[in-house]
Amino acid sequence: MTDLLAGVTGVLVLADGTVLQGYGVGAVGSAVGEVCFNTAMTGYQEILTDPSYMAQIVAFTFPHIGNVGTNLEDVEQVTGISETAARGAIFRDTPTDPANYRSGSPLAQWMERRGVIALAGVDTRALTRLIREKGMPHAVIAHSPDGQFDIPALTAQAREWSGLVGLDLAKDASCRQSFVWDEGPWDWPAGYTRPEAGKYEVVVVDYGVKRNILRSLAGIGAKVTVVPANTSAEAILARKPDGVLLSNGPGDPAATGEYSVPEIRKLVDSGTPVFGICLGHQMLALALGARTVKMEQGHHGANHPVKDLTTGKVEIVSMNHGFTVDRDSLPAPVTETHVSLFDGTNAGLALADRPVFSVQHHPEASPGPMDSLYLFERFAGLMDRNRK
Ligand SMILES: NC(=O)CC[C@H](N)C(=O)O
Repeated sequence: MTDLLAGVTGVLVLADGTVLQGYGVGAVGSAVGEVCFNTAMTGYQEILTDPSYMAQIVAFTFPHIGNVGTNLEDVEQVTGISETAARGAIFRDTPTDPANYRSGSPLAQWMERRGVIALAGVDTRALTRLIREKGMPHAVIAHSPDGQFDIPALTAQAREWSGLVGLDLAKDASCRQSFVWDEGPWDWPAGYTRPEAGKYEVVVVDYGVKRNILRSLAGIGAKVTVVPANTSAEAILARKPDGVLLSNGPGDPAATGEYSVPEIRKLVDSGTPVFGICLGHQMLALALGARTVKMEQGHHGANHPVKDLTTGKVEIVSMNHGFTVDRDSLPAPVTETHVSLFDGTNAGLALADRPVFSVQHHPEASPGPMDSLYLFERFAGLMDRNRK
């Protein structure tokens, strides 16, 4: 039996029985998920609304989270349902009152409204070290204002959770109906732009797409049509797109199965330019005959160095993935185009004989540096060449 300290209103209970005690913030209740750490110093609102974090609890290594509050604009998920984003958050410090002209409401209230449970006042360095040494644990995060927690029951819940391996979440994060997107990148001080569309017709296959991917496509002059994850290749090609983007998304790429991989293979064979991002990269790799595997600690942050092997340039990028493409499984004529300089894992691929490429990182940033925005231009270049 774990004795909790006086005043504890939040806990993180790991499957191995470890209990981290602190203050509950945001929504009251409990949620099970995989705990990862994110090293971004800004962009907590974009992170918590990124659908790729579904079934995950994000521990922020940066100690001051919440300082700039929240607003209605910095939301990444398109669907707007909080279950299709991060389940919980862990902070070193309790969020302070916001100080920013864009803030509409404090982080704690925003999380409460969205049903996001958070825990503050814990040693996030120790938790990060634990993840680095033992991998991302299954855990339950719980917030109870009266300090009552059934620790054995929460431990059992964490232990019994089957985890992300084999879990298909992309179909849940996807939109249900196709729609057209016309908002462009953010530009200070006016805000989001409305670029002229029509230079390219791009179909985005939505596995849990981030808004800034759609905005970045609008930014290259594309008319963007977003279609549900289970849309057939035939239906996509019937729209006569100049290019197809395979989006980011949550869960295990290998579990998406029939509705994605065979359809992606058909898109590749059609000769249409294809650009994959994160989950889209992993599923494209599967469609090309490669393998994906679960990582120990994953990559989650806005400061990851990646090398573009085609130019020799190093870019600092936004990363958010817990699965990776096994480079040794890449069959010819697939070439590796990018590599993570943190651990040497694969970060990009291209086909030698088709206008097809993908990256593991997030060129749309949000949050993070803009170093990789050139990849949208590379996609535009493929679409230009393919037309000729
Ligand atoms: N951001 C993403 O698209 C994440 C892809 C996949 N769910 C992973 O964890 O690796």
